[in-house]
Amino acid sequence: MDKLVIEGGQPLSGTIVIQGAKNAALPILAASMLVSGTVTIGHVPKLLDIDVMLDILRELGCRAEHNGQTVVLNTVSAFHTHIPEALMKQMRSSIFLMGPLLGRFGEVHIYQPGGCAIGERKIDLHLEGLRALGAHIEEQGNRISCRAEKLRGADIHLSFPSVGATENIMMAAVLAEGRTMISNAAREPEIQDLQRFLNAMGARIIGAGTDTITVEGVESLKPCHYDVIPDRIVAGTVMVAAAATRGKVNLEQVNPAHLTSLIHVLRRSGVQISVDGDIIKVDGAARPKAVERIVTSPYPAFPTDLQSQVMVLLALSDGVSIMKETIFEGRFKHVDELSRMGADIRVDYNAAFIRGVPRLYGATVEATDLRAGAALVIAGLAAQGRTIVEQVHHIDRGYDRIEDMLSRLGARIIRYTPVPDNGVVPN
Ligand SMILES: CC(=O)N[C@H]1[C@@H](OP(=O)(O)OP(=O)(O)OC[C@H]2O[C@@H](n3ccc(=O)[nH]c3=O)[C@H](O)[C@@H]2O)O[C@H](CO)[C@@H](O)[C@@H]1O
Ligand SMILES: C=C(OP(=O)(O)O)C(=O)O
Repeated sequence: MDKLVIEGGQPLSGTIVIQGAKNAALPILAASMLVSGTVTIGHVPKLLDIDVMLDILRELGCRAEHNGQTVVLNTVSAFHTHIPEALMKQMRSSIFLMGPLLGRFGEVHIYQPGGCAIGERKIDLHLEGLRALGAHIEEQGNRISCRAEKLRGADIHLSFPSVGATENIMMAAVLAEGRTMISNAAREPEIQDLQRFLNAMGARIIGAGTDTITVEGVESLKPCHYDVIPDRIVAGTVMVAAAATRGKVNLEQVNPAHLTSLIHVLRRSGVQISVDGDIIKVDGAARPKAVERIVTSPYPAFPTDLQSQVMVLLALSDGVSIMKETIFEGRFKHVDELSRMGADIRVDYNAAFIRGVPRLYGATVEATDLRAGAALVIAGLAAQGRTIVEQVHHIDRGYDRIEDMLSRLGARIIRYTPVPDNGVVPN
């Protein structure tokens, strides 16, 4: 298992271009299954989750290549509708294949998806939505079979604005007969990106970015070329890392509108942020101030995917902050690890009470999930001494070689890949 070794105490400095968004690229790749032809997707980051998605698409019969940041996907000979359990279990986003396969072939056979252990993560809203469109769904243990002779548009109200359920229903509705209206839809920027991609292929969708999305079913789609939006969570991670190390970083080719809630929190903690077109400048010269109360909630509120990273900044700030997590019940696993580095954090149910300390100290810590791992990397960059972050594969799910990105900003961070017992050094 790879480890990251970080020598802390070096302020980040410089300019960086941010990778494409994992959470946009994954549903877009899955949605490509709706069409027969060659789809080209640009700005796709090299990540473990993307590799898994491409493996699933190949298993379904696609030809898929990922060169540089571009994925070329030929779906012409894809006709399988079964996804093996081993692939389904590798990530949550395997669930995105349901809508497209059902839409194109009228059936899909899958297993419960896997993913980071951050909460229960049910899929009832996905299934309810597909049932409303006319799918017959059988669940046997963790096996799920879905069939529909013909999907028909429907009015679907989500009891919670689930990102994945909104996307799955949109994808299934594209080739359905008639109009689908999704109310209380999730409003995340990645949903707008999916709408743009589907419309570029000939779909007729409006409303993404609001809480009501309308899909007018079409007969067929045509392949297209599409570039994925920048990753707001990676951008946010870098912004927090700059602030926590008291550094100065410019982020280029980002969409500042996608980061409004983070910018607001950072400004409240005294970090200087300036925005100029698609550039964000972060100047974290002074010790941050505590932020009284932050609550994670669906977009446009503060994102759960930046909760752990911001907690590191609060752990180093002057005063007591409260962070409330309302999306995932198991998303405070970084707290124990941060405490090992000297943080003073108490968790009570879904709230963390963070008493800022003047400094953190290097330690050996474990990434328990993707964003918890990113938080520990930030803590290591800001800490005094050496930090070793274990279980880096979690971080590799969402960051395209995080050590290279941070090294470009002056961080002292290297990846250590152990030599396996057979003596072969991995690539
Ligand atoms: C690939 C991707 O885009 N992942 C993001 C997506 O995950 P994901 O799409 O899984 O997140 P959801 O918005 O669906 O989940 C949010 C909450 O709703 C619950 N829920 C969801 C679906 C369902 O059928 N039933 C149900 O109860 C979940 O358990 C969770 O408590 O949005 C999350 C919330 O912003 C982010 O943290 C993830 O990074
Ligand atoms: C929780 C996340 O992703 P996923 O939904 O793919 O597990 C994340 O990106 O932080």
